[in-house]
Amino acid sequence: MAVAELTSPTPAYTHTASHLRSFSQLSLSSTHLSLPFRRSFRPRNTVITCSVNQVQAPVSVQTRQPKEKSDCFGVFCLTYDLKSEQETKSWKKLIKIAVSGAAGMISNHLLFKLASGEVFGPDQPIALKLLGSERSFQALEGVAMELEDSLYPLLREVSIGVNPYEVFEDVEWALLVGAKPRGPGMERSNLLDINGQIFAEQGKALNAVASRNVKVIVVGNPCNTNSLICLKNAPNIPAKNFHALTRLDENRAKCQLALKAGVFYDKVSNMTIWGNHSTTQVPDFLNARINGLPVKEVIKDHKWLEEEFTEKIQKRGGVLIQKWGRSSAASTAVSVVDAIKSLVTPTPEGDWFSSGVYTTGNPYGIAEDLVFSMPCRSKGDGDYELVKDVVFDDYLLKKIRKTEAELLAEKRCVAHLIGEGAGFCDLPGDTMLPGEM
Ligand SMILES: NC(=O)C1=CN([C@@H]2O[C@H](COP(=O)(O)OP(=O)(O)OC[C@H]3O[C@@H](n4cnc5c(N)ncnc54)[C@H](OP(=O)(O)O)[C@@H]3O)[C@@H](O)[C@H]2O)C=CC1
Ligand SMILES: O=C([O-])CC(=O)C(=O)O
Repeated sequence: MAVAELTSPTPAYTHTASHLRSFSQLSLSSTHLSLPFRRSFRPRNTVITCSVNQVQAPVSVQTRQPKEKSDCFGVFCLTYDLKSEQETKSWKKLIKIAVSGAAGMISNHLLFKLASGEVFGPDQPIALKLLGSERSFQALEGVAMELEDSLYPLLREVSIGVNPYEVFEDVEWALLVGAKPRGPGMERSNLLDINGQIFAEQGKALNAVASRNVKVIVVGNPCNTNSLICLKNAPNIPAKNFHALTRLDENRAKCQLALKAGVFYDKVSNMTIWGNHSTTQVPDFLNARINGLPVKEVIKDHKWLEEEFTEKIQKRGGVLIQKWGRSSAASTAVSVVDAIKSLVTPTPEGDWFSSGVYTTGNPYGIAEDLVFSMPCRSKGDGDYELVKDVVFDDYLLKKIRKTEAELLAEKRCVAHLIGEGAGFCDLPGDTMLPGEM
């Protein structure tokens, strides 16, 4: 993990180019950094005197040897004994959260929400472990500096790094946001391959060093197949723990139904997004409810539901890109927060939420061994169950088959990354991310 050299007189966040280059060359490999390298980068007997403007630790602060606090950024190298202070002694045990693509647009919102306490609660101290790349390392330092300057009481550790084997060590949550965006003229099969390799590598790293019960939320597109690749490369972590983010689609669907019905969006419940986070996704108005009533009883214009509404949700991301010039970042971060909160708080009675989860054992007849958005309920323990009491009609089934076919085709494309032989891409012509239109 890249840590500032604390005995150096230079500020904690100035890495020399050569430091960075040699660090990245080593740490971008798929193996752990060797111990000698760790030692040379951060001598074990170094006394921590956080060098950011030579800040002095307050009296109640205990500084520790780097063995315990080996990866830290700036002010977060100071170690506090939370149990020694009245205000913090009832706090829960610190949890470690990794965020990849941490210097990107979504993370720029997400990290600050995590640090504020709005996600895990006001008594849950957190450690943020930020994963970037050589390309983004300076920006990552900038992000860490902004986190320092925000003085969040619950944010107790921040570290930055470019090696997933270091960043993912002991993490209980991995929010995998970083992915290469599809560029002009790039084939989707190429995108699947490039991003797939990132997620295969990160799956291996999670498998090697993360908490055995780590919860993984894949945001980087194409998120369903990236999530499948990740879980296949992490056989020691339950497949059930991997999610692909479709909560943004759920939120978009609730908003449009509320708008059409003339109600506030908190009146819309039981909203399922089925399938792929792509333009084949299926926003399910058959099972959704408005004010507790089936949507079709409230919105009588069924042609609008089947045509306009469905397409609007499928293409919302693309329309937004046309307006903004970039893909949704703030609302995506909000939806990641919603997705986590849905797993750590009990689902309200009778309601459910959508998440892209592993299909093996699903009660709906959807092909096994995919990551497919489906309706889930949680007891608030980080786990979830699939909802059984949903109904289907011909329209819904036909749409589900289409998004299922697309995911099966994506899976064939990445066979080489999930241990299933050579990849072969025969993607349907209209296969698109929400952002592509
Ligand atoms: N599931 C969903 O609902 C949504 C998903 N998304 C997806 O989330 C992802 C992140 O979006 P956003 O934060 O706006 O994107 P940004 O472009 O702002 O950030 C993406 C980050 O991905 C990282 N990255 C990893 N590999 C590469 C690569 N090969 N080339 C370039 N960058 C790479 C970069 O960080 P680094 O160099 O540090 O690795 C970069 O900071 C995208 O894949 C986007 O499509 C967006 C909206 C909704
Ligand atoms: O295609 C993208 O990057 C944007 C995206 O996923 C969305 O807005 O839903």
